[in-house]
Amino acid sequence: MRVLHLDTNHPLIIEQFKELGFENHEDYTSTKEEIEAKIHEYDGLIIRSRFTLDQFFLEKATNLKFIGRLGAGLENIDTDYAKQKGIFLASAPEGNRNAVGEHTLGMLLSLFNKLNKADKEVRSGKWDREGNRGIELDGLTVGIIGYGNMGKTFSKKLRGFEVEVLCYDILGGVGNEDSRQVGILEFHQKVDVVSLHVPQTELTIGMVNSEFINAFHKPFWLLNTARGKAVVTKDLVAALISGKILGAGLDVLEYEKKSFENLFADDSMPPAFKYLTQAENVILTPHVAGWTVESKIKLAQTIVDKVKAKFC
Ligand SMILES: NC(=O)C1=CN([C@@H]2O[C@H](COP(=O)(O)OP(=O)(O)OC[C@H]3O[C@@H](n4cnc5c(N)ncnc54)[C@H](O)[C@@H]3O)[C@@H](O)[C@H]2O)C=CC1
Ligand SMILES: O=C(O)C(=O)COP(=O)(O)O
Repeated sequence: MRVLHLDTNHPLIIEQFKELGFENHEDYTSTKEEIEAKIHEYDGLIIRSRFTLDQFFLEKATNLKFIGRLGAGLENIDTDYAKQKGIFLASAPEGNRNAVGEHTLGMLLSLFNKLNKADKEVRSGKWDREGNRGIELDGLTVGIIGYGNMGKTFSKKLRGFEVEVLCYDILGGVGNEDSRQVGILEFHQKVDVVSLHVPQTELTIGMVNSEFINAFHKPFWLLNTARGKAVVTKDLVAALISGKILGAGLDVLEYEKKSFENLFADDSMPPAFKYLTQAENVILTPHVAGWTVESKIKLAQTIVDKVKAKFC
């Protein structure tokens, strides 16, 4: 097998592929067009999220037998077309679900205890105890939307807390010992904290808009470690201003990577986005929920194991 690695990764994947007799080729800099011109030479492809593997790209991958996606989200791959072409697709949610579960819990506890605000203040010489009085999770209802790998792992992390955990998933039949599945009406009625764990699809892009937000009976806290496009930033900000959303923990944003840096470089930052960067009841992280020292190893090992089980 000739394997092309398109995103940097833990070296174990290269070492273990070598032991399996695979030939590894690394290319972390070529443009998509340059990769398209040579993709027919490879049997396997290892990628994180550098490129979109659309139908046009996959048509050129005439010898491709597998794609290893070092992560969970598959919106950057035309999975239907890959399947149609008989390409084995290995993703690795097993590798970063624990990281996402812990990060989501971390964001929630940081928001409730104002850790980001208090930390900034103490460092600047301000000692304000009253302004940093926290609130407790005890007795609240946490609602999870999308109860797959990530949603389930987050609910498991809530085991030590006196909270009711509800889940809502379009699949249905997904509740377990950590969470009770409910219909959307009960979800809207009861939850105090909403955590998003849905994939990016046509149905979930823009899912958290004004209509969605206003359907909740109580003001609530929002956590998003799924995808930035699930939330309409300006509607979130309107709700933060009105108090319908009490605070937000966002690991993913509508604007990420290059466009994110550009927003700071010139004066064109949309007002809603600027608001998020300044609000004290908002915590922002740069898409690192699934990005730990341990997940880097586990993602790579998951892909090796899946490819090995299929082909060796
Ligand atoms: N911030 C980060 O670093 C990371 C983010 N993620 C994101 O988390 C997403 C979820 O990952 P997994 O849990 O592995 O996926 P999964 O496929 O195991 O679970 C997603 C669940 O969402 C449900 N769902 C889909 N559309 C829905 C809708 N409109 N309403 C309600 N439920 C819906 C599905 O039925 C499924 O049960 C990934 O697609 C990725 O976008 C994943 C890993 C790391
Ligand atoms: O595993 C995932 O879906 C992730 O979000 C991890 O980040 P990435 O998409 O690989 O940049």
